[in-house]
Amino acid sequence: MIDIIGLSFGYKEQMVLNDISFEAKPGEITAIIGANGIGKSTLLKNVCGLLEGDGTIKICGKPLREYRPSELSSQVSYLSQDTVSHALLTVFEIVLLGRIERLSQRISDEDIQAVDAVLHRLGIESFAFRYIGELSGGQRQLVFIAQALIRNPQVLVMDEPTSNLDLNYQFQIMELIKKLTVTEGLTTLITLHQLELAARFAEKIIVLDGGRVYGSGTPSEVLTRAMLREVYRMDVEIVNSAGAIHIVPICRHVS
Ligand SMILES: Nc1ncnc2c1ncn2[C@@H]1O[C@H](COP(=O)(O)OP(=O)(O)OP(=O)(O)O)[C@@H](O)[C@H]1O
Repeated sequence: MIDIIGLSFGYKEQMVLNDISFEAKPGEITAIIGANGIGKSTLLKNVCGLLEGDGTIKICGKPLREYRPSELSSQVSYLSQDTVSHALLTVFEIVLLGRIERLSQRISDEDIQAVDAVLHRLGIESFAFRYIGELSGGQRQLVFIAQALIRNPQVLVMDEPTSNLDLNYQFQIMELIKKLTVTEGLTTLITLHQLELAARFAEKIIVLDGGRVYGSGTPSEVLTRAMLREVYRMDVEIVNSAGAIHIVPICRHVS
């Protein structure tokens, strides 16, 4: 469970988040959407304790400020938007790092089996001994998703997990995140630019605009023509077909 109560945050003089409140529940995907530069990543970084604003954030009922760093990192897995890495490490080593809390920790057979299992689950076992810097952007993204999943966290925080992936992998990864969220009761908070993916996979969508929560609710409550017009400056048709929401752009809304 994540509770955000009256969170405000700014970088130097630029205020980015202003009195944000919402909750994300276990067993559900909560998606944060909004225009570029509106503060989605900043919000996630506050939830993971990488940035600290005013207000209160509770993870599993306990205020973030009361967590020790090691305790927080075992509860919360964070996939950053920036997965560029030129480290001279193999895919296997990068994923293994997700399991290791201290560099001096001994690597057990169980750690090695866990890496094998997660690489297999994501269908990237053939990359295991390639250097991370030799992979494409999408392949690297899958490796960092594997690193986030291997920790068995209570809370999964992912910044645009599907941004570099092809259509098939977008669905495969979202289906996997959904399955883990439901079967393991994870509280999953993700940012997404693909609104149709948010509609299909998230139980709840939070729309950020102007530093505030513009709206929140189920996909059909939130993804409206009025919201798309005000927040994204787009005129669209919303089509419900075979249980899925489709957003058909008509034109840019200029005013
Ligand atoms: N380290 C930083 N220092 C100063 N300003 C920053 C920093 N990081 C982000 N910003 C600014 O804060 C605002 C919000 O950025 P953020 O990355 O949270 O937006 P976002 O909604 O995640 O954007 P996108 O959808 O493009 O990824 C932007 O105006 C950005 O320029």
